[in-house]
Amino acid sequence: MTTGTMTTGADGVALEVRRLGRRYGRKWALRDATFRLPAGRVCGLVGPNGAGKTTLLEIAAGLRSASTGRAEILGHPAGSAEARARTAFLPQEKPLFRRFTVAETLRLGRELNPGWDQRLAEDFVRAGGVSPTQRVGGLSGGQRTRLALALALGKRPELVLLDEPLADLDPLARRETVAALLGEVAERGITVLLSSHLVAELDTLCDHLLLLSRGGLRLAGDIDEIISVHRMLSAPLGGDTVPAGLTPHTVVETDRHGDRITALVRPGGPVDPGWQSWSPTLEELVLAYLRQADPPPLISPSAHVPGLAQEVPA
Ligand SMILES: Nc1ncnc2c1ncn2[C@@H]1O[C@H](COP(=O)(O)OP(=O)(O)OP(=O)(O)O)[C@@H](O)[C@H]1O
Repeated sequence: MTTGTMTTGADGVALEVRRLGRRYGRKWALRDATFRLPAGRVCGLVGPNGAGKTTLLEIAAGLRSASTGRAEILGHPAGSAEARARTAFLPQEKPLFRRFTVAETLRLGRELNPGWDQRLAEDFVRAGGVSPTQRVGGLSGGQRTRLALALALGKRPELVLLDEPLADLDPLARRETVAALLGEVAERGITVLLSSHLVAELDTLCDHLLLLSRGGLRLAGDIDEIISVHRMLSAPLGGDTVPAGLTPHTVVETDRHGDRITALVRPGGPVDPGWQSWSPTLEELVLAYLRQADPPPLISPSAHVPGLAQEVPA
């Protein structure tokens, strides 16, 4: 998603975090995260329950302070008036008043946001078959999501942060809502960061990925870039614990099935001709990283912050 006409940060970076960490008591919810999200991307934020996704989104939205490091939205500190004005955040529990009608909800959006686009918000709900006179309490889950997204988009943000926006939608409603959202996003050049557990649907939605695990950043970058540096390898299993054919590579996961071993690797040299080799799907790759307690981190060039080592804490 690189089209669009929106202004962006001086160097085209929507979100940059450096050494960002957040601790609750003695427990780190997010640790030493350093990455860039280029403007115009639709970025999936994935990780197991408790990985730190909501914490990251809330810090970016300016709703939570960081314990270490910093986050910048389009060159402005997260939480500053400039950053808030350019960001819309939709939390997991959609903040809608059940007694309000759809029209009253949009009126509130208009009153709270100086740059409000009433036409955009109205068109977005109407296209979802939602009438302005309906009460929020009587809307289906899908219709409520559409109204909440209309509130977010009506603000005319440059960065939209969505915390599991699609979780309560059936597959059909999900597809329609996603198509509507992506249409607006592409037309306006908006950057989106959305957390999701729907790994199988990531590649229809996103062109960029962040993967968190136990508070640490494990993958960051454009999806094409990430896929291109991984291979699936498979060979008959010899006697060795780690077959010699794998030793030049960074091994993310191995899986033994009968007399074969299959591995997801980041090649560190030529692949042994005795091994079958193919490109992983995004779903295979993400699931392999999620299954590991401590997968080897990868920050691809598109997500790299110049001048900072991109380590992940042990
Ligand atoms: N207000 C809080 N007080 C104490 N601990 C918290 C608080 N908020 C989050 N945590 C802890 O921080 C860690 C990260 O939580 P977070 O909600 O960011 O994860 P998540 O990846 O969004 O999880 P999920 O997929 O379940 O929504 C968890 O261990 C969680 O229990």
